[in-house]
Parts: sequence; structure tokens; C-alpha cells
Amino acid sequence: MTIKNICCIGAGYVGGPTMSVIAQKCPNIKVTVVDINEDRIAAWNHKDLSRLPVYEPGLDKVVEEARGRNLFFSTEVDKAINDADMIFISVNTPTKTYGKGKGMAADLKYIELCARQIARVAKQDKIVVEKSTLPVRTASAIKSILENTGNGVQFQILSNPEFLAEGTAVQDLLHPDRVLIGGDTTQEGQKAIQALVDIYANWIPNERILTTNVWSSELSKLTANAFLAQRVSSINAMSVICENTGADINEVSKAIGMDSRIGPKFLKASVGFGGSCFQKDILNLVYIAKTYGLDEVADYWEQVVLMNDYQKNRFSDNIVSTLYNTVSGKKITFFGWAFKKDTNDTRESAAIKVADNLLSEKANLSVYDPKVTEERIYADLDYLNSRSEEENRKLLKVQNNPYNAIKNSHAIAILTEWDEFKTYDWQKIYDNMHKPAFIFDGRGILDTKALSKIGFICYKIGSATTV
Ligand SMILES: NC(=O)C1=CN([C@@H]2O[C@H](COP(=O)(O)OP(=O)(O)OC[C@H]3O[C@@H](n4cnc5c(N)ncnc54)[C@H](O)[C@@H]3O)[C@@H](O)[C@H]2O)C=CC1
Ligand SMILES: O=C(O)[C@H]1O[C@H](OP(=O)(O)OP(=O)(O)OC[C@H]2O[C@@H](n3ccc(=O)[nH]c3=O)[C@H](O)[C@@H]2O)[C@H](O)[C@@H](O)[C@@H]1O
Repeated sequence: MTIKNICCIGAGYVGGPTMSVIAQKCPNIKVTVVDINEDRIAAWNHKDLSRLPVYEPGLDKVVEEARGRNLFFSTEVDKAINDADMIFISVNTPTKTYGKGKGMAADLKYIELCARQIARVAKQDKIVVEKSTLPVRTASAIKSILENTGNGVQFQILSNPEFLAEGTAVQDLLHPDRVLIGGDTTQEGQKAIQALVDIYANWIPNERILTTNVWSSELSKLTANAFLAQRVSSINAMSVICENTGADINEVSKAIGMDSRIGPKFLKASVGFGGSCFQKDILNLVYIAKTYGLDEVADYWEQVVLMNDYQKNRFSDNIVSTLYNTVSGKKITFFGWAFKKDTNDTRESAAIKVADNLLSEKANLSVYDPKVTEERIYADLDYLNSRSEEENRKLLKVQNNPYNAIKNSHAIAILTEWDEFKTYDWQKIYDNMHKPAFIFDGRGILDTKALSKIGFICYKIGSATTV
């Protein structure tokens, strides 16, 4: 079976970059990415490539090469579904905010809507690919919806979870550690798997394309995110022991990371992990375990999220206690709002929780992030409903220049590890701040020895305070 026409439902952080790379690498396949969000589609079609809705290094070049050739962005969902041989579902699967499983289970309403739309529109046989991250056994629900249309169309359901990380999406898509494809063990299922393998084989070596049964594939995605987040929570748990004992977390990370069984990656202590997926996917896993009555398993994984909450709260608590137990009316500058560097995404960013805590203490915040817009920052805070929108705007000001942001600040907090923060003229910054001038480095990126020489009082996550 040769695929000629792909449709992807959902033009977000995954659908957009993933399909752009498939289109770039498979010029003979027409790829149409559809979304109900008209503004998002308009942005994907924007002539000015710096206005794409997702900021990812290198993405503009990929889009430039493929868009209009075999890559299209559209709001005509029905048409794209009908024309396609293969349909990727890449819509959002947030944590449920209502009803059974509230605050934990994945909300599958967008997935179900897609399945129903495909069932309604499809007139020829199709392969449906789960690209979104889903609870194990979701494929059976999708199958049930698709197979009960009564119009005789045959569907094969594959699971093909995405492992890209934001900020490195293009490189991750071009050179993935592995591509995972799960499908039915029937002959038809195997043919569908092969059709998707053939697409990836255009640029990915065969030994990196792994095929499994559909349940293993679905569960592997949740497992991978749980393991990654667990590493961050584990190193963060050690960071506070370091601060209390005089050990240094970077030295500890290096020492344990040289053990080839542990490995050096993902051992950077931080103010807490953010991003749209780690917390949501772990909570989803916790919920799955609970539904099978596996309370010990559920508690084990939930602790990863609880440790992350602790890390964010202790960072803001430390700012308050260091600034003589009150930040009321004091100006604190945030460098960074995104959940990590090289992305404009702020979903679940640690900065949001830290800001909310400090605003509750009546601090005045000044925020500078090289890629995040003012609208986004206010929207993140307003969403929490902790205080009125008016008050958020009164207490927090967004700045587009770091040197203006810090004027008359009592303290600076580093919330995102943007490289440019390391290159600033820190003497000039010091000269323009109230004294004593404090720095709280929540990412461990600054040279605190040099900063102490200038006169700053420095707190760095995972190491003892330097004066
Ligand atoms: N953000 C990331 O780095 C990664 C995300 N994932 C998973 O991929 C999935 C998508 O995530 P993102 O791309 O970040 O979400 P997103 O929120 O950026 O994009 C989802 C898009 O789907 C659209 N949509 C929802 N229902 C629709 C419908 N019925 N018809 C047409 N469009 C519809 C929304 O308008 C939105 O633009 C999630 O399950 C997530 O867990 C997986 C790996 C990485
Ligand atoms: O399913 C997803 O959404 C994706 O989630 C993560 O990717 P992402 O959230 O984009 O970014 P990461 O690089 O994993 O960082 C997540 C958070 O952990 C933090 N982190 C990461 C690594 C580390 O050592 N320390 C640390 O604090 C980051 O700053 C960030 O806030 C996974 O790395 C991807 O494989 C996965 O596809």
C-alpha cells in the first residue's frame, strides 16, 4: 500500500512541525494539516515565516521548502479527511477539568470528535494514526466509533506517539532516537504498519523504526514521559539536600551521570519541570493505575508531580525569606517565562506558579522573556483566577528589554535557561538595582562566583548561597 495523501488533524506544536518534516522528506506525498482554529491556520500560511504560530529553530526553513509544494495548511477539515489515505490525529489531550477523573484523567473529547468526524466523512478505506499522547487502550474506543458507521468503510488504527521535545523539534524529527509504530497483529494491521514504516524510511534508518502491538506503543509514550519527568524530580530532590549540606548539584549530576547505567542526560536541577505534557501524562498514568486498583503504583508516580510542586514552591518561599521575609512592594525581575529555552511555549511553566506565589505576597514583578508575548503572560496568570485581571496588570509589568526590566529591582530570578542571560553586562545590571542586589538562579546557568565579585548575593539551585 503506497500512501499518496496524508491529512493531519491538529496544527499545534506536534502536528505542525511533524507534518512539515514528513512533507519535506516525502515530496511525493501531499500533506494537509487542518485545524478548526482559523487564526492558527492563517499563521501557518503567513508569508512572513517569523510569524509561524510555533517557534522552533530551523522550522521556518522546512516550511519554506515544502509549503505550497506538497504541504498545505487549511481549515477545510472534511475535505482533507475525505481526500486522505492516512489520517493523523494530533489534537490536544489535556487533563480533564470536570466530572469523573477531574484533575487527573486525559480529556479525550477532542479525540472522540475527530473519530466521529472521520466516521461521518470517510467514503474510502483509511489508516487512522494516533499521534496525540493517549491512555493505553484508546485505540479500541476509536475503533469502536469508526466501525459502527454502517457505511462499509474499513479502518486500520495505528499508534505512532511523538517523542520530540520543544525547542529541538526539527532536529528530533530529522534524527529521532526511534520511531514507534503500534498496530494490529492481523494481516491488515501489519500492512498498515508497513505503509507508515515506508514513509519514515524515507529518512530514518530501519533499525530506528520500532514496531509493536498497539497497546505497548500507547503505553510506551506515557512511560517515556514518566521516566523523564522522574529523573528531573529525582535530581531536584537531591538539589535541596545539596543546598543544606554544601554539596553541589552540578558536581553530583556529573558524578552520577558518568555511570553508563545512569547516563548524563536529563540531570539538570531546575526550578521545576514545565511543559504541556509531563504533568498531564503522569497524572494520566496515575489515573490509569487507580482504575485498575493499583494504588501503590499510582502513589509512586504521583510523587514525581508532588516533588515538582514542592520545587516550585520552595523557590518562591526562598525568595520571600531571603528578602527579609517580605516582598510586599518590592520589585522582582523575572528573566524567562517559557517552560524551557528556545520555545515560546509557556504551558505549565514553573514561572507561572512562582509568579503567582510572589504576587500573592504583593510583590511587583517585571518580566522579560525573549520569545513570550505580553498577552500570553497575562493570559497564563488570569487563567489561575488568583486575583482580578486588573490586579495582575497592576502588579506585573512585561518588558521587552532586560536592562529596562531590572531598573530599581531588589532581586532577579532566572526562570528559563535562555543562553542570552549568560551574556549580559551584569555590572551594568548591578549598578541599576537596589542594594543589596539579589539573584535567584533557578536554572543554575550563571557564573555566581563572578556575580558575587560584582557584589550580588547569589542563590543558585542546588548549591549553597554565595555572598
Ligand atoms: N507539545 C509537545 O511537545 C508534544 C505533545 N504531544 C502530544 O501531542 C498532542 C498534541 O499536542 P500539541 O500539538 O502540543 O497541542 P496543541 O494544543 O498545540 O494543538 C492541538 C490543535 O488541535 C486542534 N484541534 C482540536 N480539536 C480539533 C478538531 N476536532 N478538529 C481540528 N482541529 C482540532 C486545536 O485547535 C489545536 O490547534 C497531545 O496529545 C500531546 O500530549 C506529544 C509529544 C510532544
Ligand atoms: O510528550 C511531550 O510533550 C514531550 O515532553 C518532553 O519534551 P518537552 O516537554 O518539550 O521538553 P523537555 O526538554 O523534556 O523539558 C521538559 C521540562 O523539564 C525541564 N528539565 C528538563 C531536563 C532537565 O535535566 N532538567 C529540567 O528541569 C525543562 O526545563 C522543561 O521545563 C519530552 O522530552 C519529549 O520526549 C516528549 O515528546
